[in-house]
Amino acid sequence: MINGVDAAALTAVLDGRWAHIRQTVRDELGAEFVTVPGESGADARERVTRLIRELPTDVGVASAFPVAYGGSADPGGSTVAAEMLGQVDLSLMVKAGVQWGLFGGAVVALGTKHHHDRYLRDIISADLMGCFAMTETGHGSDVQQLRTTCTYDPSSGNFVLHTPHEAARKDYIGNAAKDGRMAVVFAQLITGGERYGVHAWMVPIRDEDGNPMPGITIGDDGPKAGLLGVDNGRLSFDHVTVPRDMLLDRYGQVAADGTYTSGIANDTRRFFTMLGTLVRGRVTVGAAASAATRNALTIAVRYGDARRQFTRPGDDREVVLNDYLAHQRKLLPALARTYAYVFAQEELAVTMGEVQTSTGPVDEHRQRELESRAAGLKAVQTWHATSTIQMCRQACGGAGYLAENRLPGLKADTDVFTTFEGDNTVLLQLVAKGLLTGYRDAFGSLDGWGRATFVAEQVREMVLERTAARSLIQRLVSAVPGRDEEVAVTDRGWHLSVFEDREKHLLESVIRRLRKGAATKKDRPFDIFNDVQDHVLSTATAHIDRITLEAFVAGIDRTTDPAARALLAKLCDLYALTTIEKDKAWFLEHGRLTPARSKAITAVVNDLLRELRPHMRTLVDAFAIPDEWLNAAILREEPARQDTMAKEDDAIRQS
Ligand SMILES: Cc1cc2nc3c(=O)[nH]c(=O)nc-3n(C[C@H](O)[C@H](O)[C@H](O)COP(=O)(O)OP(=O)(O)OC[C@H]3O[C@@H](n4cnc5c(N)ncnc54)[C@H](O)[C@@H]3O)c2cc1C
Repeated sequence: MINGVDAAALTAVLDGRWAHIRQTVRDELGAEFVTVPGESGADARERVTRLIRELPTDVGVASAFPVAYGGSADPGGSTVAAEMLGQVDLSLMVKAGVQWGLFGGAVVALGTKHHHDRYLRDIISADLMGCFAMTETGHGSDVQQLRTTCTYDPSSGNFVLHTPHEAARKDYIGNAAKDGRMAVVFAQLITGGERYGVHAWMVPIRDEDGNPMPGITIGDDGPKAGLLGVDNGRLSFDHVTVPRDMLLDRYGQVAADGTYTSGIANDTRRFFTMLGTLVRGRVTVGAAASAATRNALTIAVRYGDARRQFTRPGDDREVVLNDYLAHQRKLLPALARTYAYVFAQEELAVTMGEVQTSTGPVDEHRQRELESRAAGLKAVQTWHATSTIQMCRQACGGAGYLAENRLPGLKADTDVFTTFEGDNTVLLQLVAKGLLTGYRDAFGSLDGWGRATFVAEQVREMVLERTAARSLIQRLVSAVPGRDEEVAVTDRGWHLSVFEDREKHLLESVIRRLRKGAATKKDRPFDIFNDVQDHVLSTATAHIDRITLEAFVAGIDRTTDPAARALLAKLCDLYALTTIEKDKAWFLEHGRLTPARSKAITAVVNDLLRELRPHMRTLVDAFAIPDEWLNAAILREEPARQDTMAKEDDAIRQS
């Protein structure tokens, strides 16, 4: 039995390294910044455009910019600030993400000093609103195949930007429909009759009066499922003149005579290096999805503590929803996973900060590991948001369906998080490719799956790449005694070794299948990979589950308050065991669990739910979301309603 857990002690652990930013956002963003349920699209756009300029600078959303231009060069902190904004209003968070993360981030990462000098201050102040125009109607996931062209003409010294057909128009672009005056436009660079792959240009799209610039057609994507405050639109270019110095030329330069130069000779490698520098958007989207999940869970848990249905025989009062095992089964495993992601996300933000502020030579291994984790954690956190917010909606019954109770809005706004900043399925393939290639060398090239000559030991090495708490984890794993049946199902070392073993086994068997495919389909690398795609996705998920568990274990290790530590340990048990339970079929099929042990896990999960029941409220209070941000009518009204009914029942009984 765990007693005396102080929510504030948990908050301190959850807030982590950037506690000061989280607290500043809580202190400074009041009700005027919070989502207005049920507002019209036009009102939402007007409100969000106004608020983006009123955001206090010290809340840190734009803090990733270089110090010389008024930023604080804190990439990790800026993702945390954006995550916090996601708890206030998701449209505001996405609009900020487009302006400072995508548009501003691209200028910083892909541009050079003269672009920075000319534009960064106005971007930070939001005097210059801009777009990140990469996606086209015809190409979203496979952006290397973009069809927009930007062709250099040495006689004029300008580029000519052109949309060759409708499938090449830029689509879904944030800030395009109403506010953007400039766009970072991605297109195929052509000079001297040669193509050099996708590059980016700064392109003015509206004049001072808000009218489209000559040759540019701007459209509105129209009503969307959610994110009503964001003006997503379309851009087409009809032979638009773009001065040579508007090419964001950090990775590829075009001289006045049209000569192309780049420090990275291979077009594909150059493009993926450019994309790699833009990883912050993905890190932010995963974080904001989890922030919205925490809002939904807080609403559902608090409602479940107040709402009563059905009486126990012999009792006068009805039972609160959270006392039902079925309700605990809905809420507590989701809560445990949400906690796990807080720790994994913090590790990711720390790594990103270190990689992006490092002044030494580029550490390619760390950069790839960062991209892989960002992709994987974005995918699992956004899927978790979609399923958990829907579950919370149902856990609040009919009340969960009313806009005034916020859950429909959270659901609609986070839905697209599974798609933008990289479709989740495509992202998980990226994670698996990172694991499989063992950094490419073993395979020859990313496309050359058929030529795989893999040595089994490499798998182990890759599975065990560094994490924050590697030595602690190794110690726990090596302390697991003998046969599984002799180890308690709550043994942390056992959890860690089971997660690690599943990942390793999946990876080895994918490799075996790839090699088998290579033997029969020698010249069809696409088919070789496509035939194991399901297996590849399971491997990526197992990898992310494992690093998430390890981050949770490291988080507990950092917790000094004994009661908070004990509660987190129980929650971590629940995360580990419900993850195993969800994939029971795999563990049983592969002889990793006996039927008896599998049943024992279900029984222990139910025991854990009972143990954690008294702490549900503390666990959500620890998220420290101000009531005015939650802004859910049921949280104000339901406790009062229950009081009234209880008094009425008492009066009837006494009369
Ligand atoms: C609200 C909103 C805002 C956006 N904002 C911007 C913005 O500001 N700037 C910008 O440039 N873009 C933006 N986008 C675009 C977004 O990034 C793309 O929608 C996204 O990358 C997916 O591309 P797509 O829509 O073409 O889907 P597709 O790539 O066509 O995917 C459709 C389906 O096919 C599946 N699929 C695709 N490839 C594979 C594969 N190899 N294997 C298996 N399955 C596959 C996917 O999993 C998905 O289920 C925005 C989109 C939306 C909806």
